Amino acid sequence: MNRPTDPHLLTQAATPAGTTEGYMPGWGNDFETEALPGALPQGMNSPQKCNYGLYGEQLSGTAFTATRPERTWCYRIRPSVKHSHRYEKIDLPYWKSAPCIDPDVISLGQYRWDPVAHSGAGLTWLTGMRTMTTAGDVNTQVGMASHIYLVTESMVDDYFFSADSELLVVPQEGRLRFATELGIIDVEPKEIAILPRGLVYRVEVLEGPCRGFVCENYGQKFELPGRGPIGANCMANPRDFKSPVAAFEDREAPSTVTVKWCGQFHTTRIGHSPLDVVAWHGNYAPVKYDLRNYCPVGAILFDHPDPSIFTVLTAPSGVPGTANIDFVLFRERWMVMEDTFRPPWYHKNIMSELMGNIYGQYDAKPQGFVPGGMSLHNMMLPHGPDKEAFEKASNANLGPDKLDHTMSFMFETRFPQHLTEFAAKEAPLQDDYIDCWTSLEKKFDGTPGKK
Ligand SMILES: O=C(O)Cc1cc(O)ccc1O
Ligand SMILES: [Fe+2]
Repeated sequence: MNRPTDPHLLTQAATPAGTTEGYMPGWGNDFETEALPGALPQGMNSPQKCNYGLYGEQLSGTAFTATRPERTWCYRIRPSVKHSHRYEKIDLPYWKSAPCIDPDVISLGQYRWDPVAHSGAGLTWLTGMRTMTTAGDVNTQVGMASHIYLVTESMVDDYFFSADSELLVVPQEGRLRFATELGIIDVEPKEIAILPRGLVYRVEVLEGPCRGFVCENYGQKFELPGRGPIGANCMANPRDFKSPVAAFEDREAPSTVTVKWCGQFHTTRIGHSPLDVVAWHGNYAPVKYDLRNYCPVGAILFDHPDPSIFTVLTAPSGVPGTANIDFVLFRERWMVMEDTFRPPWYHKNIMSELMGNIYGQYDAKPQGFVPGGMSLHNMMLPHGPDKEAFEKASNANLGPDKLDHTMSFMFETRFPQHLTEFAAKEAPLQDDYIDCWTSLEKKFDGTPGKK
């Protein structure tokens, strides 16, 4: 039962019978978990005195008055407010927030990047975060940022939380551990994790170097999409999401807590580990999900549907059906459509599309869009299959065909995305990306018939 191998860590609650070690299944469930017997008050939240001398503390992820409040009650060794120093501003120059519009950087275009290489420098979750695009405004809690992380070193006695955002983490290389106030989440490629706004954690390297993508959501939380006529089954099933059981450490050590707040970073010092929540209950918790559990639904006779059928999670924007962010997964699946151009069609989209490749080959771009790489097709800018994909798909003999060994994703937002200076000038931008369409020749010759 004791998954943590780190010697100074963590007393962990027993996993409920029949579930995956260390995790509890369900999306948005009202969980309860305790690492010591009787640590969780029963029948009430704020007893006059808590067992074990714990402090009760609520973490609210929605307004108190939200229609369905999301909040968690924590029973901890010390309240979070006990930090001994004022916050001091620090600089993390590569982690940007919207609005971040550099007049020298042009975002109007189709862009593609090779994987950002590891530099050899020791980088943590904080120093290794590289913002690629920002959209919206962190101060008004709309929009998002996309990042690449390059992490080679564990945080030691350093902790972090983002007051600005929840983070959707999409690993591409290496294995990470998020040791959080509410328990431990380990992730590797083909899995994702969500770290809620306000949750304190430390990020450790289990197997490095680690690279991946992050969608920083400034707005309303990610939720499971409405399934409409698809009905109750397929896509992402709620039980495949896993939240950790309670785990705590009772450790005195000079430590820091860094906060991301309105785009700025501030640090305070504390004398103990803040991962001291012995028991908790509630529906506001970190979660992981194995993307291999995503059950894609698609066209089974003809035509290519909108990619929204592959939505794993959506973060609403307030305008129904128009997401602040959709997280969309293009994974292994069968293609069976008859007399159909099967790859994505050529299109322009009011939403802006940031894509990343986790592994394998993406059907619209057989070359150049490689694992660890990213592309951006910004608001209303045309894009679609490259010449090679077009020719292949237009001339293929159409039998049932498995798109195998492939996993790419899209962070699609209703807001235009602005490149950071890093994305435009330091990251390995492919200068010749738009050439992948130049050789699409005119086939029209004024005579009818398919050509
Ligand atoms: O542009 C892309 O490759 C993403 C995408 C995929 C798809 O199947 C349909 C539309 C779309 O934007
Ligand atoms: Fe697209």
